[in-house]
Amino acid sequence: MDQLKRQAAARALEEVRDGMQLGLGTGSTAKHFVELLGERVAGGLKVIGVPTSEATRADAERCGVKLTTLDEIDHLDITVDGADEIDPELNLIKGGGGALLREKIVAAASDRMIVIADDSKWVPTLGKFPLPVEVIPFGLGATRRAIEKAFADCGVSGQMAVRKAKDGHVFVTDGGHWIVDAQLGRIADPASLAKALSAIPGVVEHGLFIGLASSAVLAGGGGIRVIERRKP
Ligand SMILES: O=C(CO)[C@H](O)[C@H](O)COP(=O)(O)O
Repeated sequence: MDQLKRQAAARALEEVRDGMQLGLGTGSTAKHFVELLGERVAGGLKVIGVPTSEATRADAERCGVKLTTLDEIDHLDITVDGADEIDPELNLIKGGGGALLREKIVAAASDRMIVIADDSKWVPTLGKFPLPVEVIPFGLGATRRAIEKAFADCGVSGQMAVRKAKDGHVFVTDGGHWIVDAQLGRIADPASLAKALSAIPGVVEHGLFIGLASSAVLAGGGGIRVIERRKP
């Protein structure tokens, strides 16, 4: 599986040109991309990156990739990031690694978002992977009730749980928020659900990435598939 992730990362690296400003994703697949990018930088490639998490910042620094922020530059050429699920419209569930807020800000500031994954992430319909919803701890009861109502309005339901870290304490995001993971099973209309969740005051962001990915690079036993998003 790790080999497939690295192959997808290597294919995405072929899109990178000298002088590009890059969004650097988070997770085990994105980490391969940062490592391979570091090798190219050591060989003379000149790029600058914006990391989507403190973990990726540390990886990029270790690999010698120069970093900047979205305050210092006005756009990114390409963001390369992983995903937890990818559907045929290239809508995504992201946030399994807890970095969905920065990942979405960075993807939205990019001309192109390339999603890299092993082909187990390709699904006909989003929802089997628990949907991460990043929330403000204050007023969580009210926020959870509003999320439940949004689910019901969009025809989905399922158990919700505040994410825990490995040490058993509540998982806290890089932005100081919590994550509620919702087991929805099948999300028939991800765009409507995304809209409904975004309208809830205590929701900082959610893991539905709608219309953000330009292409997906999927590595599987039979080779690599590159899927471009259909124009609306
Ligand atoms: O959204 C993410 C982190 O917030 C990751 O991209 C997603 O969880 C996939 O991770 P991996 O490449 O380790 O399978």
